[in-house]
Amino acid sequence: MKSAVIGAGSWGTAIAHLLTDNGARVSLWARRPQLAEEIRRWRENRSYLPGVGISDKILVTSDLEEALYDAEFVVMAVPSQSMRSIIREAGKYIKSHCVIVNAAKGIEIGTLLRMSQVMKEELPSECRTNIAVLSGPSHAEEVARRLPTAVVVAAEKKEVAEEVQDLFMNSYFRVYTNPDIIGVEMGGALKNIIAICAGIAEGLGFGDNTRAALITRGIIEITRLGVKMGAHPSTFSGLSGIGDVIVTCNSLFSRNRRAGIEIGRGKSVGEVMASTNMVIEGIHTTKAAYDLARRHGVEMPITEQAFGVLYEGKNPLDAVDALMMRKGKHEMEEVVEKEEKRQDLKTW
Ligand SMILES: NC(=O)C1=CN([C@@H]2O[C@H](COP(=O)(O)OP(=O)(O)OC[C@H]3O[C@@H](n4cnc5c(N)ncnc54)[C@H](O)[C@@H]3O)[C@@H](O)[C@H]2O)C=CC1
Ligand SMILES: O=C(CO)COP(=O)(O)O
Repeated sequence: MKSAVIGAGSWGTAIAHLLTDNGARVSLWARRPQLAEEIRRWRENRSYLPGVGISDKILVTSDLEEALYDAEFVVMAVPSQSMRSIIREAGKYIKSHCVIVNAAKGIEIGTLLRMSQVMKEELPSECRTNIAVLSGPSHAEEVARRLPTAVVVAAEKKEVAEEVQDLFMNSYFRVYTNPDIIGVEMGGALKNIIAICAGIAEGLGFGDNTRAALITRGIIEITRLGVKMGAHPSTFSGLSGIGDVIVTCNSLFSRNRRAGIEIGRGKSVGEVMASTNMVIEGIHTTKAAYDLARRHGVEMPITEQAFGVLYEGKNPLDAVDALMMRKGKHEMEEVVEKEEKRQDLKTW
């Protein structure tokens, strides 16, 4: 069974490595011929995943048709804002019975669509029910070093989710299934905003209390938007919700957290973006989520302040003040409003 991994950044490379461990025949597509050539020459992706040997069983190519030839599974691991153009092109070579997995974490700016929605729009109609979403706390650098990791896969059809579960599962990569595509995808995308904010807080010299506050209140506003868009609230207590918020706000590998640290220390967003060849998804997602929150009339104070800092030149310290000095609230406001009849929640 052949799997094609589209995108040779850190995540695509780590996934190709994992699937090869699982005995699959794997191809890895890099957009730039020069990157494909470098990986083939060194059997290592020095630009995006240094220090990890790439098996010579993996076909590394910049030719989409060659990468997708004969593939039964296609894994999309490209930056979210490039998803549409790449899946449109890839769709020409994807067979109708193929399972197509989104591994990217973002929301398309402008259309405000989730990645699986973008894929649905661009793929031929016969492929559209075979789309799955893989998400959860999974830094490429750790997966490629075979460190125990747990993630979640969502799909419209249970069989599709289970096929992907079987494809990816092994002794160091545990995969759960979940029917809630919206929740799994929204959790994976929105956590990057909170990670940038946790980084900013760190760059400003704040401590663990601040990070814990951002993680906890962050998951609440993520849940608020996700539920409004049709997600199940419990998904946000899972791997693609709180799990991914925790890892991204704490890990040294997180590009979003690192970008936030630099911004907190005084660098501009432009400087931070120019200083890396890697994608900082949360910067784009902040804009998309800000627009989505306004469209749906959902209160997202952290995202709103992140938007101010990233897009309107707001001083991060003023953003912190704005968050801290909001009117006092009940911690479980929504729950209380929704479940007014439940006496156990109303203690006074
Ligand atoms: N790195 C990680 O640990 C994880 C990443 N992801 C997600 O996977 C997706 C891909 O991220 P990474 O592999 O980390 O990327 P990366 O930051 O390691 O590398 C970026 C990749 O995108 C390519 N690229 C840059 N501009 C492009 C464009 N305009 N069109 C097409 N390709 C372009 C680069 O050549 C490179 O291959 C993102 O949505 C990310 O959030 C998800 C889970 C884990
Ligand atoms: O999604 C990720 C880990 O689960 C990767 O996060 P970063 O893009 O911040 O590195």
